[in-house]
Amino acid sequence: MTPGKKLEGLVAATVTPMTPDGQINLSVIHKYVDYLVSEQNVKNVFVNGTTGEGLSLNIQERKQLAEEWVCQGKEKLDHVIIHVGALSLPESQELARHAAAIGASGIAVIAPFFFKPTNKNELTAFLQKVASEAPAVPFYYYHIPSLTGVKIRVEELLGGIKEQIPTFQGVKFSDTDLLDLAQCINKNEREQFAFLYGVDEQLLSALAIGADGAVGSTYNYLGRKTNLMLQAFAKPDLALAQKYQFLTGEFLNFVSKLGFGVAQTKAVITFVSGIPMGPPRLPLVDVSEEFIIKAKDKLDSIVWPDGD
Ligand SMILES: CC(=O)N[C@H](C=O)[C@@H](O)[C@H](O)[C@H](O)CO
Ligand SMILES: CC(=O)C(=O)O
Repeated sequence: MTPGKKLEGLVAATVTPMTPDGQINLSVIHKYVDYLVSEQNVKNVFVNGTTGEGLSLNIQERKQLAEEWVCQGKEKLDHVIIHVGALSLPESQELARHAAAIGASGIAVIAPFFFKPTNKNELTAFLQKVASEAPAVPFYYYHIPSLTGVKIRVEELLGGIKEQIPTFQGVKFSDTDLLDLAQCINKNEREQFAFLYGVDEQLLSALAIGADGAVGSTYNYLGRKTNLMLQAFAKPDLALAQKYQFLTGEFLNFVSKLGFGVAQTKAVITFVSGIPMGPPRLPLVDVSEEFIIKAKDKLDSIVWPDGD
């Protein structure tokens, strides 16, 4: 891992591999790291988040997964970010201390979503109590209002945040409100905070407004293609960048009509990587064989600009 390096580019939101009987399967994480680096050209991971079913795991499982990712990623990955958000403040604090102790490169926290903070001060107070348990670890707020129901705008949250949370380093922004994202970037010089976008099908629009990179589930299997989009955007070759966004979007548009979530993501990574990611945990249910056939056919049918 590379301490101090700014988080940018692509970050894969990892799935949690499980055995057919629903136990976490640590044994394949070693292969998963090698696959991301060599096949997808992705060197950052976000562990135990939405895609990782972090909120469906117990504390012990979350710690074991964090340890395995940090250990396997030590020589191979740039950043291993551990999501430590929880409904219970002491549990979140315990996970933050644990992430610090094992040498994670960052921690992230979602807004508590049963009893919800109703304003910026309440949310900041919660985040501060978690962040201060890991005083040397970069802290990221994970904004995902579609799932948490906490709609406090990030632009508002960021005002004065560094004074309250000295380790504050950036935001994983999983919302379609690009006005909010733009105002965040406009007010908080990019050198100071990292803004990682989390709606993969719209990443190009977020890059145009100044996002530093992206955290998402699709970079597990479309990482190499999305990296080519980032390169085209940087060149700049906007037409080529658009072509990549159109094509990744074509796949996501197709599967979203079939019903697309974490279970489906696990199935797609399994057939693309050959690494068995297993079923999701209830309340999520495993995919049908029909989904796998259709998704695979769709992915195989796409003709990419790089000739693949
Ligand atoms: C709700 C959700 O899981 N969002 C992910 C990250 O934030 C995304 O990576 C999506 O999985 C992706 O954009 C596909 O819709
Ligand atoms: C997408 C993402 O960052 C997550 O699964 O948590």
